[in-house]
Amino acid sequence: MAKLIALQMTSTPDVQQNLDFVEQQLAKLVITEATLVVLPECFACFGGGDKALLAIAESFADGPIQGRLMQMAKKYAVWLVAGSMPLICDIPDKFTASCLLINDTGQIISEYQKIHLFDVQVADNTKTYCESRYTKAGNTLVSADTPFGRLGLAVCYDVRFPGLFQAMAEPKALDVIALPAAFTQKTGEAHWQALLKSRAIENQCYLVAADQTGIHANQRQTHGHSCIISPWGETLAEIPQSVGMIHAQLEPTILDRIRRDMPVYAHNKFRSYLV
Ligand SMILES: O=C(O)CNC(=O)[C@H](CS)NC(=O)CCC(=O)C(=O)O
Repeated sequence: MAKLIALQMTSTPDVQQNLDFVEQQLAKLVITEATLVVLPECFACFGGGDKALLAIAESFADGPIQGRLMQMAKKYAVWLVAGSMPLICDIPDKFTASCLLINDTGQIISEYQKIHLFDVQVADNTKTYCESRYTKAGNTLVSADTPFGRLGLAVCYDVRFPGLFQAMAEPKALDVIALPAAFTQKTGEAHWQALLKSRAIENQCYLVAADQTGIHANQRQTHGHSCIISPWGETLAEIPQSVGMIHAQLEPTILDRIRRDMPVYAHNKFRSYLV
């Protein structure tokens, strides 16, 4: 047995304050089994604009934010999916939106760099989102074998591209998808739940979506509604607009039963090696 947790927060541009909030939440946990905690996109700094993100960008596995995350993972004995945070890359004025997987002894196991960047017009007060102006897109799929089974990493806008998850599921199906997000209120109310449920149902896996919520320093409004979806598409836990944690149990027997009864992975005629 293992536990899945999503932490919903309203991050500010103040890194210290955000990390203290994460720690305050982790300190509440009573750990009795392998526990995965997913943090939202930009958990460490949000709403201060791209200059603020560039200013706190760190080299991989080096720097105060990653240091604190590694320390917290070890202290509270949890696996962390550290949303996304800016890491320094080879383009001077850009960073990668990196999602780190840290194990319960505080080691960084994997880094996924957000592949699909949000260059989109939205009918909200921000209107034009152009993430690629300051972010370098990744180009590599990342999944890892963990106590939660095969865990796939994706960030926010990535959830709209089902091919990403199908590609990650080769040669072995995913058991859990972790999806840190900072979904806009506008697009979230229209699509969030349907997208999450679709990815969980078609991949027959758990999905843990940790979102930002509320109104941020730049007046941008995020959707909240972090949730944990079962491989059958049920919402096991959800938190509407407040901040805090939600929990659900990962049950391997349910995964096995759903895949045995409806073997879509084996039935799929569009698996990459078949085409
Ligand atoms: O750039 C930052 O400050 C932090 N990054 C984000 O907030 C990113 C890019 S703007 N947000 C999304 O991808 C929202 C996707 C979304 O809302 C959808 O797919 O509908």
